[in-house]
Amino acid sequence: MATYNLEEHYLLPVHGPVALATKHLDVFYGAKQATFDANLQFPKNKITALIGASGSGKSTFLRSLNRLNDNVATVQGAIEYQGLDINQPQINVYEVRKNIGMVFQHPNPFAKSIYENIAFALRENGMTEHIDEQVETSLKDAALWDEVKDKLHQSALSLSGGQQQRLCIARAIAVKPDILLMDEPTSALDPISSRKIETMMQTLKTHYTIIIVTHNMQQAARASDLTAFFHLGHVIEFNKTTELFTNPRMQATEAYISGHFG
Ligand SMILES: Nc1ncnc2c1ncn2[C@@H]1O[C@H](COP(=O)(O)OP(=O)(O)OP(=O)(O)O)[C@@H](O)[C@H]1O
Repeated sequence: MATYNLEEHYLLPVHGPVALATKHLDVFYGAKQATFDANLQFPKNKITALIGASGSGKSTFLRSLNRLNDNVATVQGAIEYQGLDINQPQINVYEVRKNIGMVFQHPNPFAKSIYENIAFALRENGMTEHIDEQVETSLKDAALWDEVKDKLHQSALSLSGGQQQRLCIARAIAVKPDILLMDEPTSALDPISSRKIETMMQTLKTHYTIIIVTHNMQQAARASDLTAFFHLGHVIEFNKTTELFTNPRMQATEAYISGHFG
């Protein structure tokens, strides 16, 4: 096992363009610090999994990336996106969230029709034309179209949990973000629905950069290209997923992935 060497562990494990990067990201809830000096780079068109025990700071970190912690926590450090530090106060958070979308743990469709869930998001983002086409494309990209094409005007709440989550993914991608943040998107779903979302993620990554928090080690191993391991608020290991799972460098990573804690 290697010694604790931050520089080594933060090196980007793959070559290629970076979609988003954090520099020295610290997050505090009042006096309590939840994330410490997180330096991560997320390669474009890759899926990066954030893993770690409960309370290790994964969701806190993820939610900071599109400024969802603005009114909840103090976020210090830089979040670099397209040459800007989007953690600066003057940055328009609505623009940030248009480019960096979020899918939550529990599906949260609007109490509107399937069609309107997406059309509403499009109109909110200033789109006025080709709404029907965009609704169809988003539902197809989220692997839901075939199941709902004959009932687009039924309530979204009539869908199963797995379908609702795919609708939320369709809604998030309809506005064509660059980056999709997913906070345990399948933890409330059955295994078949979860696998559908994992399969869909492999298609989505050709257009999007995906960052996913997951407690499911099989899911991280199957679905992600890269994995960052969070431990007590620190990112202590970041590597290609195959490497991290077969040859973890840190004792704590090995203990976690082999089920010894968490
Ligand atoms: N809104 C909040 N107010 C105060 N403390 C919080 C808040 N949200 C999270 N925390 C604390 O911050 C720390 C990190 O929590 P976080 O939810 O980011 O961890 P996590 O790794 O995502 O955990 P889990 O896997 O259980 O979701 C924990 O100690 C948690 O109690």
